[in-house]
Amino acid sequence: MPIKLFPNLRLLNPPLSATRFPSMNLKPSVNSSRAIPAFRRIFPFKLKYLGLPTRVNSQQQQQLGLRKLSTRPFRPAASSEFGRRGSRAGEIRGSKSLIDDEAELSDWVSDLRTDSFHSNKRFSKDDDVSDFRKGSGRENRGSYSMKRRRKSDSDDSYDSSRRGNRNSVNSFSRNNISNNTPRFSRRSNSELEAGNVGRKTRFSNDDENDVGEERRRGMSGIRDLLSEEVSDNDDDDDDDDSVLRNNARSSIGLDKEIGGMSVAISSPGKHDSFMSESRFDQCSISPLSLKGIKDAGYEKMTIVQEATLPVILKGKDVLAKAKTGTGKTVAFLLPSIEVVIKSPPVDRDQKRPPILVLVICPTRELATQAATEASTLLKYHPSIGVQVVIGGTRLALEQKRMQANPCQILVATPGRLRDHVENTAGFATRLMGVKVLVLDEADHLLDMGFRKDIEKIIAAVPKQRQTLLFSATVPEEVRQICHIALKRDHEFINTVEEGSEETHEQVRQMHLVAPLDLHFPLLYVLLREHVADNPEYKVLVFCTTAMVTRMVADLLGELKLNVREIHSRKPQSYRTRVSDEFRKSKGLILVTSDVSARGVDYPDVTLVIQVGLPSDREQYIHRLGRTGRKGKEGQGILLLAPWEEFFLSTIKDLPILKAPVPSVDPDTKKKVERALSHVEMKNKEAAYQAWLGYYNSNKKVGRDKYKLVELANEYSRSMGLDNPPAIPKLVLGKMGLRNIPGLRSK
Ligand SMILES: Nc1ncnc2c1ncn2[C@@H]1O[C@H](COP(=O)(O)OP(=O)(O)OP(=O)(O)O)[C@@H](O)[C@H]1O
Repeated sequence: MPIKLFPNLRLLNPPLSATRFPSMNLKPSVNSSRAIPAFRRIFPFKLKYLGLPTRVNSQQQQQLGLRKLSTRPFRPAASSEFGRRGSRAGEIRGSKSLIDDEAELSDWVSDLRTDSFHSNKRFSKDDDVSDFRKGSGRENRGSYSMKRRRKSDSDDSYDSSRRGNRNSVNSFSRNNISNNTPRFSRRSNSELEAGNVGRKTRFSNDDENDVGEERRRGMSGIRDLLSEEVSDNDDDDDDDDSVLRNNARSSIGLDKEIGGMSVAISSPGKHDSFMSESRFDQCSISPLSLKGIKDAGYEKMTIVQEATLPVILKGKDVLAKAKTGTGKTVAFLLPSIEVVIKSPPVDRDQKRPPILVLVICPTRELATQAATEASTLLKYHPSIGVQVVIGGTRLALEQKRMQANPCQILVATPGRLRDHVENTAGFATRLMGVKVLVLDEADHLLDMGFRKDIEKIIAAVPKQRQTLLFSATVPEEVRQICHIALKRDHEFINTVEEGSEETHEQVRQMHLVAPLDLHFPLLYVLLREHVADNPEYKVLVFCTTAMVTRMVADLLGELKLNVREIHSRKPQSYRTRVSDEFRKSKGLILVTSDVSARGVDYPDVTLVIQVGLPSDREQYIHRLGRTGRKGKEGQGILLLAPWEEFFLSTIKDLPILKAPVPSVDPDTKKKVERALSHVEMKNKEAAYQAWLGYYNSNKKVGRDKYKLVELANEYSRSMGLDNPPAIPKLVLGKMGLRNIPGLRSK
């Protein structure tokens, strides 16, 4: 563990030892009645969240229903009470009705996504199960499970076909730079695919008030769109640019030309902050854009903006890597807007006005977020329109809207974009105007789950264009295939310092390895103590699949924690509402699948807990990146079972420390058991099936089917079930788990 790179980390978060905490039992225990607060064991020093009080006065405590805060070196873990449920608890429970049995089964079956499910019929990657249930015209294109198989936002999507295809990465011609590039850690379990990602929606009233009339219309358009769910080239060589470019070159060492491609290598220790000293007006950006930037509250450029803007403004293709939460969206939007400004104005009567900038994001939330950011930046450019097309909404409505308000900037999810290319009259012609193509979360979009769609989209836009690829993670596989989108002479701008981790220094990371039967009690104890210690807590709990997410949210709700849930099985309007609420809230726990893993810009997240195996190293980094944004502090805990410990080798270069397993007192354990008994049986059954499907698709865990079934049954017991739930024979067959002892079929 490269602790030496983090002198401050030692100071802030010294490794715990038995000497330091004499009463600490390093082994899991459920017997201690005088437990050291579990969270305090893991993070012995309290976090100072920028802008947030570390303590509240007694009046505030009373208002918040919290007992007096203290440093609490010793405190019975079961003693705290939580008065936060209130009326909101009802909302948690109410969400259950949005799921039906058919959806659960489909979720399970769709997890398998074997080739035998293939259909000649085309389905949008963005289709939501809810589309199917509402019975819009599009639903008749195929079977339920087929449809689900291709949805982009499917959390429970660890399919064998994708895993198989993953190996075909090598079939792309290799880029001659691959041996000379800065260090990239490889995924060890590359067979896994992150099914889903998510991103912020930024629709506060404040946002709306901020924008001009035209923008306001644009914003409400985006907002309206989200409620319309089905079921629910310029060569300017500006002096300033040159100076800036040189600044960026010298500050991050943009000085290597390898294989026709520039590689930015950072000089260690220079840029710990995400902000640079450069101002936006040092770039050749139009005065009206600068006004919009100012109104957005951005004064100086972030490091990634400083490094990429001058290069992009010169018309170069760029592959950019920058840590999470450091302003990549503005980095690609701003120069794209400049391209639109410099293009000939669109004739209002033009039948098929060209789309000049096309931004592709892997999820609906991300697309919406990027479109909203574009609207903000376009405040003083009323003639430039931005629109978003995403799954989960009616295609026909999008078609109408695009016709009524032709835009020059289009933000889209891949599947829905393909739908428009194939089904919207004149859309393909409009795409022939594209001058800038942006792939946000590029590594994910170029991954096997999206590759076919992306290749089709690339074929639909002109060859003569500028292409921008952005992500916080750029694994080696992506470096090898990025030429399918980028010109040979593109620049790779890596703002992650050489020798530094891809995660933020100010985010303290711990991993905790405990038997499965302790996971729920431990999760509860960790949350309870974090909540008690942080009046303005804001926690994300990542779970492996949508159905597991739902079950965990149910459990935490039963335990009277203030929770919300978000995952792909929820209708888009619900996802938007919950995402928006969490963005604005303090004192809330969001239990989530990977729909929230990437890009979602929730401010001031105090803690990220990942329960169970993340799909890969990148997903771990992106999930963790929901905290510690914009230079703020944060904490991350990865909770694994002993047989999941192998994952740690894939993140061993990250500053993640081993935490001792805290004690769970018998009362707390009983309380959790009682709460589990109140969780609906069908939700536990669905979680069991989804859990089995997720780990079955993991080569390391799922290879030994006998062992896998043992582990699944251990998981079933951890939910308080005496017998593992029966699984449909068809489903077992699809999973290759027929006749495995220990499984019950029906
Ligand atoms: N120049 C700037 N000054 C201050 N804040 C900024 C600036 N540019 C962007 N931001 C803010 O920084 C936050 C993070 O930006 P953004 O979501 O684009 O990060 P990101 O790098 O794309 O993160 P992720 O990798 O998680 O997608 C946003 O709230 C954004 O408004």
